[in-house]
Amino acid sequence: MKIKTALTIAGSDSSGGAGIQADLKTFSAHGVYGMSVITAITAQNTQGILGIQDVDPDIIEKQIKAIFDDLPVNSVKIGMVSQIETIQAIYNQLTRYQPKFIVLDPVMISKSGHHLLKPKSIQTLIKFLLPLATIITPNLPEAEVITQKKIHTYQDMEEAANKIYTMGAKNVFIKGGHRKEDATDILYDGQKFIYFKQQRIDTQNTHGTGCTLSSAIAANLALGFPIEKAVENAKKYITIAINHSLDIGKGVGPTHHFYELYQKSGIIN
Ligand SMILES: Nc1ncnc2c1ncn2[C@@H]1O[C@H](COP(=O)(O)OP(=O)(O)O)[C@@H](O)[C@H]1O
Ligand SMILES: Cc1ncc(COP(=O)(O)O)c(N)n1
Repeated sequence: MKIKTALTIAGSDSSGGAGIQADLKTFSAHGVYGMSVITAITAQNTQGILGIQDVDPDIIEKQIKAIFDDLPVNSVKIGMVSQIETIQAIYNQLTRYQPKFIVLDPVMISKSGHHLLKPKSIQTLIKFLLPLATIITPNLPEAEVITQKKIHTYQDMEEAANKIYTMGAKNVFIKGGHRKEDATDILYDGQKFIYFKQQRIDTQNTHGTGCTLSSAIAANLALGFPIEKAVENAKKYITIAINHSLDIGKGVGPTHHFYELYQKSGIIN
């Protein structure tokens, strides 16, 4: 069988729980060959972020060019994009190479409360990257920022999904990880709302869950699954990863990417 490939365009998390590191672990667990474009380097651990160094936009463009000019790219995932110039660099190159699938995780604020997207960059992300997305995966606070409306109920989640769809994303997946009642997510494809029901798992170790989920969707799209099935598989993957999350570090620990777990679960062959 021919190897499938996926590219993550995201920030580096030195503690390995989120960002580029989580994405590459997720791709590997799916048997997908992973590649990366680093947008920013964070000095980060399970307790918080000590500092952020943005990568020069010119080298961001060159990383994308280096990959697309040489290697096949079956899907792209975009995570932390930090600043306006970074977004423009990504937009310039992705509109040039036009990958088939783009999963956009509109990362804004880390679980530890730090801005990973400068507030003044939000409108640029909405204007340039959102319309390129095959699927966008906001959590509840991100969906509230994008729609400028508070979200409490499933009905609110559906309305937010509908509004973000009209802004240009082809599919919208509103994540319910920040709900108190459950961890149910909703997918909207422009026609129907599909609920991915899930009880909350009682753990504080959810560092990088959004990164892992979006890269699992990208891996499944690269493997050839249609969008609904790709999301269903990814939701199963993140639920297992949280169920086996790791109690390491002094703060919010990371999830676990253990190939054999997913093989046993039947999500991955
Ligand atoms: N405690 C939990 N139990 C079960 N699933 C969870 C839990 N926390 C998050 N999830 C799931 O993890 C995925 C990532 O969601 P979320 O944590 O909202 O993203 P983000 O990391 O972007 O804030 C979603 O599918 C969400 O439902
Ligand atoms: C480099 C990077 N990218 C994304 C996240 C978001 O992950 P989380 O919301 O789980 O903190 C992060 N903490 N660091």
